[in-house]
Amino acid sequence: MADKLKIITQNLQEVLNEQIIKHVIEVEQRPLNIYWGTAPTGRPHCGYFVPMTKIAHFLQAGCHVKILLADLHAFLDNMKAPLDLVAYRVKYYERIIKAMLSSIGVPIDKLTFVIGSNYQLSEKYTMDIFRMSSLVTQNDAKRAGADVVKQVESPLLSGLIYPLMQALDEQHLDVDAQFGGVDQRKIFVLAEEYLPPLGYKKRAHLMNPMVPGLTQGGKMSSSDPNSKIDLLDNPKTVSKKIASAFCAAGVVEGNGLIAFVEYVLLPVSQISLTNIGDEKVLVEKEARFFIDRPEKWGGPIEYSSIEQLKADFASEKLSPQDLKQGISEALNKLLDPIRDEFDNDPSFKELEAKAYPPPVAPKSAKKKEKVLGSKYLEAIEAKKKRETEKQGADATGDSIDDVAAKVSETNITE
Ligand SMILES: N[C@@H](Cc1ccc(O)cc1)C(=O)O
Repeated sequence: MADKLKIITQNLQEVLNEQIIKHVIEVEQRPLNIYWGTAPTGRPHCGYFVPMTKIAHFLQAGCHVKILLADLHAFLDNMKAPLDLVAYRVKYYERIIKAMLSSIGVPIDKLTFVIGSNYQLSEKYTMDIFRMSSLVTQNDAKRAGADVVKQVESPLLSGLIYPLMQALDEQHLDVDAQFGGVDQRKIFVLAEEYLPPLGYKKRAHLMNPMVPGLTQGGKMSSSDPNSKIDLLDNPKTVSKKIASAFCAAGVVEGNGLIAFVEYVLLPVSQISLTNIGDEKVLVEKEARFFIDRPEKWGGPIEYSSIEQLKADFASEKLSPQDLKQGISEALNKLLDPIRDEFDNDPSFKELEAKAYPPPVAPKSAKKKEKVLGSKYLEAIEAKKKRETEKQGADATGDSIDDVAAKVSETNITE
């Protein structure tokens, strides 16, 4: 039993109200009900493997797990997903999350996917938003969302409703605990404070650390394509991004690549599905991260713990190049089945195209300039320069409109 708690909290940065979990496991002796919510905004990237490994742990500990596809939240957060696209994004997220889970060996029949708007528009839920909005000050709602809702110059009211609804989700999804990144902490604390005065139970909160991105000091962000790896990036792009990732020899602190091994590759390598009687259950096997290192740098090496790897990296026994090599190979193995599924299923591709249509650049140059600003003009200049350099030899490059589309994309997405 203590085991279950250990598995549930393994690799987490922080747990609030652990006693609630203990009570369910030890006293009530029933499966813990837990949920993880995700707002279907930008394309899910490799950082999503971090919560996936935790979901594997929860299932391994016999929990009942719900995944909330928080469509209304995706809209409420500064329209990161416009209403006409959000339904497709929900479907895309569900597909790709399922593909990720299968790739790491987690059975999806033990999971429930819930779409936010399916219950968040009910009378009861709506009334709860109103009731809660009469308890929470503007200031507290604003602060609760500070690390989650995009911070803009003239904050919209929708960003204040967002944290209230996330708190209410715990009640309306009927769970004992909510799981999320430590960036959700302020919303979790808001939930703990305001559910009881509404007549609802306080929930436990489980938080995984924020795994740094591939660029120096950055976190994985949808707006910087080099900071993260898309789940559908091809093997070459994956290797290229990893090869150019920031990774100073001997420096373990803040190293996004080491964090990726710690929070994704090692835990994923431990997931194992076995038959006990008629039932398939998740068990843990020994962790393993293999680097096919060239003989001249010491030959192939295998790590079974992150401490071992960190020690070798700190003492420069393991070089950034070799680490990168090992990560590229392991990650590409994880992505292979996802890419395969995508490539071989036209409906998956169609869904992706509908969920993330290319942005349309405005027609007239004047409008382009107005909408896209100086970035557009700079891009045009750069494009012209490249063209003159190439002296028109290669006509397959981006057209001016492609450039405009790309620039407008960087402006539109987070
Ligand atoms: N806030 C979460 C999404 C979420 C939305 C609603 C919830 O109930 C839970 C989680 C995120 O940043 O992605």
